[in-house]
Order: sequence, then structure tokens, then C-alpha cells
Amino acid sequence: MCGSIFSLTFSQNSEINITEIGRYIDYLAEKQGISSIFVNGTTGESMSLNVAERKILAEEWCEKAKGKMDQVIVHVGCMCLKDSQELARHAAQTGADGIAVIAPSFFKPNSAEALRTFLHEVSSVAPTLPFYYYHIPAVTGVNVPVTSVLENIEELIPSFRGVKFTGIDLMDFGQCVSYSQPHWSVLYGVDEQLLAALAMGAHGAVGSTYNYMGCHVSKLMSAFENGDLIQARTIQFKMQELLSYAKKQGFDLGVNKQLMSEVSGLCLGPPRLPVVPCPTARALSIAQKYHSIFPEH
Ligand SMILES: CC(=O)N[C@H](C=O)[C@@H](O)[C@H](O)[C@H](O)CO
Ligand SMILES: CC(=O)C(=O)O
Repeated sequence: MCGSIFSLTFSQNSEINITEIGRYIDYLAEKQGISSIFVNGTTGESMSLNVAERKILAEEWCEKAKGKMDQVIVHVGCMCLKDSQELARHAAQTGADGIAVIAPSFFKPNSAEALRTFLHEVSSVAPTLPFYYYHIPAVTGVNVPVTSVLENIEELIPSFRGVKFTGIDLMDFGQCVSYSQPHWSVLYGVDEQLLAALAMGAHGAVGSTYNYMGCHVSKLMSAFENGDLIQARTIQFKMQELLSYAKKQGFDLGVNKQLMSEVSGLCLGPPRLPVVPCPTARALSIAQKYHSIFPEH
């Protein structure tokens, strides 16, 4: 299971703060059973960071994860192809285990072909690095079916190794799994309905809430593997209960980040504008809900 890391900032000025990264990795490995990390993605507020900041973070996460995480996947997608290529080259030099790329979303690709060409251009500057397409249509507004992105993709991108699928279209997802090659990973990213994706054959899970619910999610996944659907559902329903409570209160990245700070005790700092910090009372109430749903933590 892969945790998507939150950005780390200083509370005074929301400048990036790399001093907490080592502790963050130990927390994920020891307390949440997280074996891989996804850096500079949605949760990591990559689109609100500049290229220089993203390089510093990628370097520090790769360095501190050595010997503690199986894999560090660095997201390098940007609005600008040149920036994405610069970050892809940098990820290769930094020793990342793979890169992921989101569809640009200001000027959107108008077809699967345009999207595939963009992905190809990024991958070609780091040809030896395993490449993942990151599908998150609710955020990007790019709704190209992933199935159509995957068609003969290795002819275009020989380093292609899978998809991080954060969408709710389980038919598209199922077809991706069905089309996938043995050396690919088709990973699911909507934490609230992971169990449905496991039934469709998901090879793994990547998500923001695994930062603080990872230990429960690994139980959900083992229960599913052992055929214990009752137990798997019980855990999934608890996750849904927490997230639906949080959503009623206005769940966004600011709330999610504050919740992680409350549960873990780590100092993650505030989000960067345009995301605004979560009011303390709201974070405490959601954290209380978390502890009542998962009393063992
Ligand atoms: C939009 C977004 O941030 N999606 C995340 C992963 O990609 C998920 O992990 C969600 O944060 C999670 O499923 C809660 O809604
Ligand atoms: C949530 C997630 O997977 C990301 O941070 O991109």
C-alpha cells in the first residue's frame, strides 16, 4: 500500500519544511504499515509548489526513504511540458523508483492521442524510469477513459508500468485491470470505495487517508485476500463513516492535512493558498470522530 504524502510547511510562512521528513517516514512505516510513498502528488500540493521546491522535496524524500520504503514514486506532472520534463530528468538523477504524470488541466488534452503524446514527451527524457499515468478526473477535468490511454501504450512509452486511478468509473477501472500486463501495477485511489476496486482486481492502493488509516486499510486488504468480506466491509464502512462525517463539515486538503497532524502528532504546517487552513474546532471534531470509530488508535 502506498501513502500519498502531505506537503510539509512552516506554520509562520508556509515555506516548505524538510526537517520533519525523516520522522514522517518513520511514522508511516512503523505506525501505519505503509510500504511505499507517492511524493508531490495531489496531497503533496504539487501544483502549488514551484519546480525548485519540488526538486528539494523529491531529493529529501528519496534520501530519507532509503532502506525504509520499498518504493518512492515521484509525481512530475505540471501544466507546462518543459517543467514536467525537467522534473522527470531530476527524478531519474535522484534515484526515484518511478514517476507519475497527471494530465495538464488548464489547457486540457482534447483526445486520448493528445494526452498520450504529452505523456510520451515526459517519459522520453527519463526512459529507464518506470512510468505511471495518474488519472484524477474530478480534479483535472480530463475525462479521457484510461482504457483508451492504455491501448498499445508500451509501443509509445516502453517504460510504462501502470496507472494510479483516482476515478469512480469502475467499468473503466476494470477494463484497465483486464488489459494490464503482468509487469504493470493498476493502483486505486478513491479510498472510500477501495473494496469495490479490489473486487475488480486492483493491484494496490494509493491514497491520502492512508497517512492516518493505513493500518486499518492493510487489515481490509488482508481480509479481502483471505476471502473475509464481512471483515473487509466492516473496515471499509468505518472509513466511509469518517469521510462522510468529514465531508459534511467541508472536507478538503486543509482539513485532511490538519487531521493527519492531529492523529500523527507530526507538525505538517498549514496548506498553501489558495487552500486555507482548517479551523481548529473542525479538525478536533473530526479527530474525535476518528478516535471513536477507530478506538484502538
Ligand atoms: C482528490 C484526492 O485527493 N484524492 C485522493 C487520491 O488520489 C484520495 O486519497 C482522497 O483524498 C480520498 O479518497 C478521500 O476523499
Ligand atoms: C492522494 C494521492 O494519491 C495524491 O496525493 O496524489
